[in-house]
This record gives sequence, C-alpha cells and structure tokens, in this order.
Amino acid sequence: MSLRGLYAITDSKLLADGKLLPWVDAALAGGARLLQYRDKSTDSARRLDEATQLKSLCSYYGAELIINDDLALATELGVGLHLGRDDGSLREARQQLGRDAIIGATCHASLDFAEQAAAAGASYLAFGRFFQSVTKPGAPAATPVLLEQARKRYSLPLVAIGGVTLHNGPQLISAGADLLAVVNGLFGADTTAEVERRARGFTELFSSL
Ligand SMILES: Cc1ncc(COP(=O)(O)OP(=O)(O)O)c(N)n1
Ligand SMILES: Cc1nc(C(=O)O)sc1CCOP(=O)(O)O
Ligand SMILES: [Mg+2]
Repeated sequence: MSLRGLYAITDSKLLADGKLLPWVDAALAGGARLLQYRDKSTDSARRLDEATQLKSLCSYYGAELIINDDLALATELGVGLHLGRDDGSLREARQQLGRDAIIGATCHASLDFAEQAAAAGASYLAFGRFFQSVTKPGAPAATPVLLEQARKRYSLPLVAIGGVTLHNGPQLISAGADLLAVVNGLFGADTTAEVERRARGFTELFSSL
C-alpha cells in the first residue's frame, strides 16, 4: 500500500472508558491509512485483546495496524511496528517481521538518525515534534526545514508528528510529509462524529495539496 495520508495514533488516557474502538472506528471511517496502537501499560493480556480488535477494524477499512514499541506483540499479530531510539534494534525487528512488514523509526530532528534508520531497513522515517504537544510535551523540537532536507535526501515515506492539527498540517505536507501522525488533534474530540470529521479533513489535505 502507499504510505500517504493520515496516521492515527491511539492514547490510552484520551481513549479510556470504552472509547478505544468507537473512536478508532471513526478515524478509520474518515480515511486514516495507518493506525498505531500506543499503550504504555504492562497489562499484556489487555494489550493483546485490544490490538487484536484493532487489527480486525483496520482490516475492514483496508488500513494498516502498527504496534508501538512492542516487537513481540507485532510478531504475534503479524502487523507493523514503530520503534523509537531506545526501543530495540530495527535491524533485528526487520529480520523477525520480514521484508514486507511496515517498520517505522523515530528520527526526532536528526538526519543522522534518519540515515541509520534507513540503512537498518526502516519503512518510514518519523520526524518531530513540530508543534507543542500535550501528548508528549518533552519531545525534542523539529522544524519544517528539516523535513524539506529529508525530502531531498530520501525517497522513503516521511512522517510528521507532534502537535499536528488540521490548521498546521498543510505546511508539513508542503515541506514534504507523506503522513501526518496525530493523537490529540484527532482523538481529542468529544464525539465520534467529530473524530470522523477531523479524519476526513486530514485525508482531504492530501488530495488538495
Ligand atoms: C509515527 C511516530 N513517530 C514517533 C513516535 C515516537 O516514538 P518514541 O520516540 O519511541 O516515543 P513513544 O511513542 O514510544 O513514547 C511514534 N510513537 N510514532
Ligand atoms: C508520541 C509522540 N512522539 C513525538 C515525537 O516528536 O517523536 S510527538 C508525540 C506525541 C504526538 O501526539 P500529539 O499529536 O497529541 O501531539
Ligand atoms: Mg517508543
């Protein structure tokens, strides 16, 4: 599949109290192409159960599920994986998951990190954070100029993350982002109708720019 469009990322605090599946369903109905299951808890039974249900939803909508941090869970479900700088070896994950798996890498604001990730077999390179993020306020800052530089250097899909909204998304796409990775700007909505409206809005940004 082509890696371009909205990349929805779940958040266990925002999507507590039974919101996970309906809120994700709305994001996928609105056109999200990738969904990352990001849950920092250690409740492995619940994580397996939730990720299994998310895999079914993604399959229904023709989207791809990516697991944050957890190679074992991604392997068990046969889905993609996102690794940060301290989340284990991308090269080993590639060997374990196979050549077709989507494996993404956090590159913060560093073209050197991007070079390492590309050499280790990353499927996409994620840069950020571009704006203030309520989800991860302490993430290192990046600028659209970095995206432009990465765009010139890599043909791999580029992901922009961190404080992304419908309002500021266009400048990141113009700078070269293929995917906008969003938590609060998508799932911080009060209703599923609003999540779907926002997801459609993000999706339309990619056809209009
Ligand atoms: C698409 C995408 N980009 C970056 C991250 C951040 O990954 P990481 O630095 O490992 O931080 P955590 O998400 O694990 O807190 C991401 N998850 N997804
Ligand atoms: C998980 C994460 N990683 C980031 C990075 O810069 O690497 S920013 C971030 C949080 C993204 O959430 P929101 O869309 O609510 O800002
Ligand atoms: Mg991580």
